[in-house]
Amino acid sequence: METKKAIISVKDLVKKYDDFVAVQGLSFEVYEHEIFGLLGPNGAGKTTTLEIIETLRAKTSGEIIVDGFSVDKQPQDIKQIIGVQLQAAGYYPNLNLIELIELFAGLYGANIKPMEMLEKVNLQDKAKAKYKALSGGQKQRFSIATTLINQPKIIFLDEPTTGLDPQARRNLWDLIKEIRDAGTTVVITTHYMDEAEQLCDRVAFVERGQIIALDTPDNLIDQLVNSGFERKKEVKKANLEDVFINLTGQEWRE
Ligand SMILES: Nc1ncnc2c1ncn2[C@@H]1O[C@H](COP(=O)(O)OP(=O)(O)OP(=O)(O)O)[C@@H](O)[C@H]1O
Repeated sequence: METKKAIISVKDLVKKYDDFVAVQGLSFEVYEHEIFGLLGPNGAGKTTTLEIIETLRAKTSGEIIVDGFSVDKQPQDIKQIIGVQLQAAGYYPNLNLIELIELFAGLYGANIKPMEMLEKVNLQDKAKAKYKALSGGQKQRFSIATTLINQPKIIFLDEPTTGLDPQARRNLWDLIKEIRDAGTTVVITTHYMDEAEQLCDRVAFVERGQIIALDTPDNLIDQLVNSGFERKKEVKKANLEDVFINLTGQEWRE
């Protein structure tokens, strides 16, 4: 990666829920134009951390700067330059995709062409469909399109490929890489390590509210191998997912 300018800077972030310390002094930076992954077990504090950066949740202490704006002093400025995936429940059931995009654009005061947004995520053929009529992969692509409506500098995706089949996941990886290549910084959480390895430029492992490792996937794997780690079983040249893709093809399905 050539440019290493931090677009998000988190310093000593602490979040307590009553006596329970969910985030225990996290510090990290996200660089401009990278896909940054927050990984870790259930309950590690990933969503809490993301929601504090997104200005949706109050922190207990620490300092967060997003593109030069402070979460304490300039949350409205941060909201203008980020895109956050909404939960499905937020979509009006009787509107079609074009109408939903128009609605969100109106809320943001964004001047965009709805069809162009749908083309970005390969949903132009579904412009007149209702959200509930979409497949799982299409729903995820639509919700990613909604994060792009205000032409944000950073988008946040919380487990975007959970529940998708292998083709739909790979298609979504391509889409997320395209979004990064077009200049948007992407912050993602995932429980799939193959996804993090394929997709993320850098990853941070969070465990009990603390960062226990942060680097490129390649460096983290090399460090483990250099420490003498070896897989117990000899790895085959393909896995069952390769068989799936080989049998069913790579094209868009839904
Ligand atoms: N509103 C809340 N009140 C009390 N405790 C909470 C609240 N929200 C989260 N927690 C607790 O904080 C901890 C971190 O939760 P968080 O959702 O941030 O984890 P996560 O890493 O995103 O997990 P997952 O991978 O399951 O999404 C958990 O122990 C959770 O139970």
